[in-house]
Amino acid sequence: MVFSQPTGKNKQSPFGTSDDRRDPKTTFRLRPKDAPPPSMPTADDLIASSRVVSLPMRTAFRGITVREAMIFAGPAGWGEFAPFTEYDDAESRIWLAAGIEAAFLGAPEPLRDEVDVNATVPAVAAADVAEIIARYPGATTAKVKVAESGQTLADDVARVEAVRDLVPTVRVDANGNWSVAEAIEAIAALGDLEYVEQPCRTVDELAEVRRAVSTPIAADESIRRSTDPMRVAKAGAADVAVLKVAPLGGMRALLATAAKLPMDVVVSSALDTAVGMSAGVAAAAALPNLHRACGLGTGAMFVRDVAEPFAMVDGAVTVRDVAPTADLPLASAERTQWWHDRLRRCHALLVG
Ligand SMILES: O=C(O)CCC(=O)c1ccccc1C(=O)O
Ligand SMILES: [Mg+2]
Repeated sequence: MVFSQPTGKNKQSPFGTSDDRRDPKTTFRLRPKDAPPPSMPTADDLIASSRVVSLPMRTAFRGITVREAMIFAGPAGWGEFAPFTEYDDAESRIWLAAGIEAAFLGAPEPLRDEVDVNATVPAVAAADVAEIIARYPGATTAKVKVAESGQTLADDVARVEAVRDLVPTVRVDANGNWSVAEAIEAIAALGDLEYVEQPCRTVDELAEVRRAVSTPIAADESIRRSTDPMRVAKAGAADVAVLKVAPLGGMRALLATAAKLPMDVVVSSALDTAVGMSAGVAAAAALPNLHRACGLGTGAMFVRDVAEPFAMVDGAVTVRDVAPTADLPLASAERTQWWHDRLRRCHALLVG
């Protein structure tokens, strides 16, 4: 268990033992190095400093047109709690751990101050691709959503070709929507790709597709929504692992998972606000081995963000801490209450 309530004289930090504080991999940027680790905040503490925001999107993404998120402050900065609304409490509590890490512990020591980022292209018509790519100045890699329900392989081919005319390296993300046979057919039709992310739903299907094609396979949901991220490696199911801070339980958890996986990793956002993005960029910046563009440019999809967005310059974003602006686009009272209740339930599961 990662988090526990401090009890009696055996005060245990939710962030590990005092030994961890001497480990260079877990030094903090925002607290003095020899300060004691903070203890687990209560749900009331988190709610007291929190804001629930509702961010309109420029283009629907995964069916989302308005992204809701909760952000809260701690001694190390701001943290985000924004599991997708359909996620249950057991899964969402991991996301809460990540937000608490950001606000109460801060980021791990960076190894670089910039991170190369991909343009993210939703499942739009080919004619609308140029307008999307223009939001990502200097991008040399683009990730294109494919296999969206209600669309055809011809739509995907047209969209990918339109992107390839503008950006040299193209990867696609099917979000598990193809069967093995459909994936093999689509990969043949889509031409040269850096990789195909989550072509099918299960780890076994990914392994089967990987054996059948020469295009590299990336795993996202098979890691993000799995209790055993290592299964992908054991099954030989992927060449690349897509890792996200919130669903893995934080920046340090992401670094630990990356260290164990015998493959390239890409850090990606979960449609994070600038607060969550700050943690994603920090995690990417702290990875000893990073060879591919990360999916951390999605701030460009919001009409408004909670702070100055992580804007792409020359194909990269810069590591920095984030504090929200004063005039936040707040959610309704009813939605705010829904997020408070959700945070309380997830917090109870976390401190168990
Ligand atoms: O990786 C990117 O370019 C952007 C992030 C992204 O695609 C995403 C964002 C929210 C939820 C799921 C996904 C996904 O990778 O499937
Ligand atoms: Mg994905």
